[in-house]
Amino acid sequence: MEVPQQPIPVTILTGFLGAGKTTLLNRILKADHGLRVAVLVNDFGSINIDAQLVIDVESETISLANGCVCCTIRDDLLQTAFTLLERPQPPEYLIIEASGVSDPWAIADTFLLPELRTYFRLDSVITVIDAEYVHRQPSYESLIVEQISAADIVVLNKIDLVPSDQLTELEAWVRRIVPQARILPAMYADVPLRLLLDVGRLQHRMPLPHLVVAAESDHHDHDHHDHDHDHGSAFATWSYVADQPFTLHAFRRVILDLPPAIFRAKGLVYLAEVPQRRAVLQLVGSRVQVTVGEPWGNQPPQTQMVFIGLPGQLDETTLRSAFDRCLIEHEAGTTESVALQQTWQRPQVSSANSNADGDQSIVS
Ligand SMILES: Nc1nc2c(ncn2[C@@H]2O[C@H](COP(=O)(O)OP(=O)(O)OP(=O)(O)O)[C@@H](O)[C@H]2O)c(=O)[nH]1
Repeated sequence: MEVPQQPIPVTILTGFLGAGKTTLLNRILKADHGLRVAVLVNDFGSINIDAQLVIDVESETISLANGCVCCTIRDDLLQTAFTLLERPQPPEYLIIEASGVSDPWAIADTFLLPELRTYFRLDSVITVIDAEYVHRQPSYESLIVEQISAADIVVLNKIDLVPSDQLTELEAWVRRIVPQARILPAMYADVPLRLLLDVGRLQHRMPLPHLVVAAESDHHDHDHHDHDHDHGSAFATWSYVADQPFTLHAFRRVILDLPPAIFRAKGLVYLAEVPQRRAVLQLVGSRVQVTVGEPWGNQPPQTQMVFIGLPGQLDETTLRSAFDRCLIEHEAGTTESVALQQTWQRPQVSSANSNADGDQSIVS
């Protein structure tokens, strides 16, 4: 393999579920940077919804689904990185959107391995924080703190949803975790691009000596942060796919009736009222948005949704039959018009704040 003249800069985008990573990624991709950017998007669930929500620009989006790039599919990440290098026109910049459950330290370490360090230069880790929910996820506090602690840049997002005194406290809390990081308060991840890309904040970071030794024998052996990596036991995910449409009314009822243990859902929805266009579902805590978007194009209309919640509390049979019951025949259609943007509030859902047993310790 030819060594690129300049190692390709890599930005790792991390942050808890629903914090605004895809929102930030889309902003970066839409911006006028003139770079050939490759994007690796990693969803934890079996369907990679994120890859479908990333805007379609010149950049290329590669999806790494059904596992987490920081552990179970870390070898896929290595492999994909090498594949990018073998292209006739390798990317000039690489952005990795990690799944909301991943440990950015482990991803950063992958790029510090001797095999990759010649070709890639880790530029920075950007951690996106949901200012509204960051302190309302006690079950995942240690994971969130870990994600923040890896940051060179913290995008303190969703500032429209919190009062200013709370924001000041939050900023001080983040500052205590990462004193050297640059903190950028933002709404819809709107931050100047020059503060995000090619900032070179990680150039000082060196691989930990034992990691180099571990890498020579086994790429999986990267647990230097003593992080219990069993995402499977920390989160439950469930996916739903259907080829028939829902009526908006019935869909709304099921969504608002979801168990409080589900704190994140996203996906594409086939609605009978707007059959030619894909609707996008976004659920974070109590906030739900359904936005009618692009036409389905060549893709046949299909609902594809992922639900994430506390382990042991997603009753798949009940969920499936609740959604199945509101499917209608394609031909039935409906002429009702709907607003292009729906905003709903779920009752009694404040956060992923506790599970039934009161066991808060998820990530050790
Ligand atoms: N009110 C408000 N909503 C926001 C803001 N930023 C993002 N959102 C919304 O938050 C939801 C989740 O945003 P995403 O960008 O998909 O979050 P993510 O971090 O990629 O989520 P995961 O894929 O679960 O890891 C979407 O409905 C966004 O429109 C913000 O600053 N204010």
